[in-house]
Amino acid sequence: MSLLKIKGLNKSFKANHVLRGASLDLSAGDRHVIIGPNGAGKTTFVNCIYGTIPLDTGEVILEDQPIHTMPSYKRVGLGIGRTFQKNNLFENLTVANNVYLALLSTKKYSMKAFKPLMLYEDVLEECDAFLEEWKLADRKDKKVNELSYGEQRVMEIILSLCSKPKILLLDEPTSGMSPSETSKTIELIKKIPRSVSILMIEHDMDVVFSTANKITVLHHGETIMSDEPEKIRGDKMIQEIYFGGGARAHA
Ligand SMILES: Nc1ncnc2c1ncn2[C@@H]1O[C@H](COP(=O)(O)OP(=O)(O)OP(=O)(O)O)[C@@H](O)[C@H]1O
Repeated sequence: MSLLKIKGLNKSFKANHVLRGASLDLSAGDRHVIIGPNGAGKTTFVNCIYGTIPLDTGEVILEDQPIHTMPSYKRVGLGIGRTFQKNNLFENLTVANNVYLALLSTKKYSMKAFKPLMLYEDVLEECDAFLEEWKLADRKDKKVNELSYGEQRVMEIILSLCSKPKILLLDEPTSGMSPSETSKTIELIKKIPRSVSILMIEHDMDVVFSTANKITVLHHGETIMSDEPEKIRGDKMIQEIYFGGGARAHA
């Protein structure tokens, strides 16, 4: 059974018909990567799944429940987390304070206005565990704007995991990173437990083929093929329209 079923999404920005019946099935535990040339509609697709922008027609179904009319915060509550192409962090706060805020915002207990943070022991422990796991423990008290670009992007992933998502949407998690930052980040992404299913946009073919168990190709807003990586790599039509079509990636 699909964990997330996306059926026939259409989205236009004025006369620009960006998504044209885009569809995709995400199964539990998947590392599903969306590829496609620049401007194909990949970020728009993810934005419609998360609810950042409304879709025109189509359905987004999470475990048999239609969620496409819900605001983003409700989708987050049902288990969808995401990162953005651009950092979405509190740059003047420390690494730890960013994580504390993300964790506290997802806790069921109500915040008591004058309860000192130090009394939220579970939050402090969870924060330490995240920073340890993602190799940022030694940056805990640094302001986010003192981190390297790659570290900031890793922070984005940590914050998106604070809500304990069932599904994590990653929009080009390694874009702008150096080759060594990219390989470190990919190793960390690979360690995310399979209880979190991942739907990821990615251009770098080394990253795509080293992480995906399924790939969907989006071309001019249509999902033209969804299959195992080796089938995608060997498909003549895909090679012609994607790998030969001006994408940033290389085969
Ligand atoms: N909020 C918006 N308002 C108007 N047009 C938009 C908006 N978001 C995206 N578009 C347009 O939709 C088209 C697809 O953009 P989108 O960012 O989804 O493509 P993409 O496949 O993610 O591209 P890239 O690989 O370059 O990130 C582009 O023509 C873009 O200008």
